[in-house]
Amino acid sequence: MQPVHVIGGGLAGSEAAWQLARRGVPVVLHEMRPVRGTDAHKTQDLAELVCSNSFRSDDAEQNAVGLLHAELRDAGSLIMASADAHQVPAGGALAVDRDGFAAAVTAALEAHPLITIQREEIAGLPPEDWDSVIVATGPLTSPALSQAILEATGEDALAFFDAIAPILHFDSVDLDTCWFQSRYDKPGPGGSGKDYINCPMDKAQYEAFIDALIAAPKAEFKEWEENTPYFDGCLPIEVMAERGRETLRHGPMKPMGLTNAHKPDQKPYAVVQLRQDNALGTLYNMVGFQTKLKHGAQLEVFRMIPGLEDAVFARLGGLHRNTFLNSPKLLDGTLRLKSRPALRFAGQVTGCEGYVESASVGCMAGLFAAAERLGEACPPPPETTAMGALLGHITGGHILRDEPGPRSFQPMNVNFGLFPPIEAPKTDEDGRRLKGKDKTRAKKLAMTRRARADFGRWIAGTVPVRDAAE
Ligand SMILES: Cc1cc2nc3c(=O)[nH]c(=O)nc-3n(C[C@H](O)[C@H](O)[C@H](O)COP(=O)(O)OP(=O)(O)OC[C@H]3O[C@@H](n4cnc5c(N)ncnc54)[C@H](O)[C@@H]3O)c2cc1C
Repeated sequence: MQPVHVIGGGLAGSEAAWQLARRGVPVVLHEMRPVRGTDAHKTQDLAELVCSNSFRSDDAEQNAVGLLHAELRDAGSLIMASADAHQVPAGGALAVDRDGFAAAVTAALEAHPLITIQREEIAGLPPEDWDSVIVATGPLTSPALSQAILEATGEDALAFFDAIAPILHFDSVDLDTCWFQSRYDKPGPGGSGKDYINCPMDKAQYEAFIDALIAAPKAEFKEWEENTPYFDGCLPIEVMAERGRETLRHGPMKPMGLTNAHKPDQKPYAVVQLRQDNALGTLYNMVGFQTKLKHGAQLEVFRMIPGLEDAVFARLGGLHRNTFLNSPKLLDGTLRLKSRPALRFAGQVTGCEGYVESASVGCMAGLFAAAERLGEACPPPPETTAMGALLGHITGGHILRDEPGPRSFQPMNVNFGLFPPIEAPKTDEDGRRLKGKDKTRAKKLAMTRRARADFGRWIAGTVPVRDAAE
């Protein structure tokens, strides 16, 4: 059997190689370290954790990343097994001894008879005779390979920096304060004239907001990120505010063409607009609000915006070095490059964010490639599961927009906003009406129970494990 080539032995590539090999498919894993390093990795171990040692919450009932842990465990994940084996105390989170964790992943892959590890940089597109390749080279993909991907896919296909505006859950926006309206009621192509949620500010609220923005602590660029460009037309909002107190009111917060539906005779002094981010309509992004404020400060400052006092954020803003594809446009439903299906992508380079998410996309890529090599079917996981929701975000759920400024598709951690909504139970087991936090907990539980059942059925139908050692 011809091998599947996996390029990059990080979180995604290691998991993909494992899933292939345990199904009897030979793998050549190409990892450039230690021959060539990255700006963040420090060792030559596979699956090195470049920063925090936390896999975040391990709560599979109330937390979307905890649910992803559970699905990975169901899928026999090497990354999760190694994390569980090298866990260190961290409350409700799963944190690991990073050296023990990476050493365990490396040892398992080195020991597998079907996996060959080649320490080399793949410095261009893979040769045509590699008929099945998984590219899992991460946010710091080597420049030679990035350049080759860029040339093969086109200008807007690969970004080298993210420019992230916060995204929040629709059901946490106060619609008694905010209203739906497009500027000048323009329907535009495919719109209704009521496509944005508008959050109004009077002069005093605007002045206080600008003061808070300017005073708030900003995250520092890492040394090797210092050349991060500020794109034309999409400066971080705090930089705009520092350039002049009125700049935002003439930029992303301009009030023109908008009438407060709740108070039609009061002209807002400034308006923050929210725009639908995913096809499900569960997530909205803050238009033009790219920011490098520290995360805690973002919560404080953005909750000053009328209507967002109780906002729940699915993603906070940021600006980092980050190589990632315009995946919703370029990849098909099983992560293959539409223009060259022999190339499949996995991990953070596809536009997910985080260790666990990267490993999950690697897991799915491995399963899809194994099924293809063995001539068997492997449909994507249902969108009700955490893996399916994440895959949906990458390959289609996000609403792509072609506009000046940063690309609309930006990296995202897994979160409940990516899942199809579910009817929350109205009462508890004793028939008492559920309210507030109890209602939210009951809704999350219903969502995660649905996911666990659907994932169990899906994984049972994927290509069976053929590894005699297991
Ligand atoms: C500085 C930094 C800090 C981060 N901190 C966190 C954090 O604290 N928590 C979190 O959850 N996520 C964090 N992330 C985000 C992300 O989850 C991790 O980067 C994660 O490791 C991504 O997994 P991956 O497999 O896609 O890429 P990686 O784990 O980076 O693996 C990619 C591998 O490909 C190799 N490679 C690259 N180019 C080539 C090539 N041409 N040929 C051969 N091999 C190649 C690299 O050496 C690397 O081993 C951070 C990212 C960065 C850049």
